[in-house]
Amino acid sequence: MTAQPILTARGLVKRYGRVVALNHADFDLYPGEVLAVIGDNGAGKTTLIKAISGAIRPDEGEIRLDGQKVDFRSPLEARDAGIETVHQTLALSPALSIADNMFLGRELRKPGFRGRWLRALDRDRMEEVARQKLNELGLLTIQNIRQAVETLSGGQRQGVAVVRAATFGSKVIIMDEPTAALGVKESRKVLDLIQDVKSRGLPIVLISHNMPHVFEVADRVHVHRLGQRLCVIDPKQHTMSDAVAYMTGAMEPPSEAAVA
Ligand SMILES: Nc1ncnc2c1ncn2[C@@H]1O[C@H](COP(=O)(O)OP(=O)(O)OP(=O)(O)O)[C@@H](O)[C@H]1O
Repeated sequence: MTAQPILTARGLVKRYGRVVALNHADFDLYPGEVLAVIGDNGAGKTTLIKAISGAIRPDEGEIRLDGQKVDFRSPLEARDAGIETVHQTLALSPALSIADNMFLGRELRKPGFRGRWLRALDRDRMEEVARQKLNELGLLTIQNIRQAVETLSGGQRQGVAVVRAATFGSKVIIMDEPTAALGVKESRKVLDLIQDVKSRGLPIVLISHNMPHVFEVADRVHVHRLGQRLCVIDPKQHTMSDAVAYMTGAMEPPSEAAVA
């Protein structure tokens, strides 16, 4: 890799009582790539992602975004810095419309007095932007932007969450198991969406247990084991069973994979 990484972590440690969830973990994400993070249950993937998205503060170690040291005290701070996370739980409000969900917490106000002082929402503009963004990412099978999110299918909901992340995430998008709850067709849509977001130049971190999905979309695969980054592999050079063997400890990774 010749480019500078956009997001790095070095020596992250996170303890929960006696459990060491992160044990001097490193991480590197390069511009424009899809980096998959894989690992056995309890390996520390979620904790790693929580640390870089501001959901927890590591006990030790440092995180850099664009070369600058960052210390996020909340997910909001990470969001403000351009890191958007699509959580497994999606964090959508089912009763609200697609447009409202897209702008949840970042609502657009009407210009002038009504927006500034009366906090009037600019619904027309929010709907227009929502429509445009869904369209850009090929998600306009959703016909009505005013439709409540609870009326959408699982894949469509995932789509709304991803489009929201892609709309506001200026630097990095993190997706935690985006296809875990989806059927084949819906998963296909989400995988296509990942490629679309990547083609717009945004790097993506994809946490997944689904090896075929990982091997389909990832440029590199970060293998996490026992709270650490064990190795990073090129999915074109390694098989899925290699990856599973590395992450479970059944096989040692080759030495050239040991570094990013
Ligand atoms: N809030 C917490 N309190 C106590 N222990 C925790 C907490 N969060 C994580 N852990 C522990 O830290 C370790 C790493 O958990 P983590 O959720 O990061 O793993 P993971 O790789 O994401 O696993 P999975 O694939 O099962 O989701 C586990 O042993 C887990 O039990």
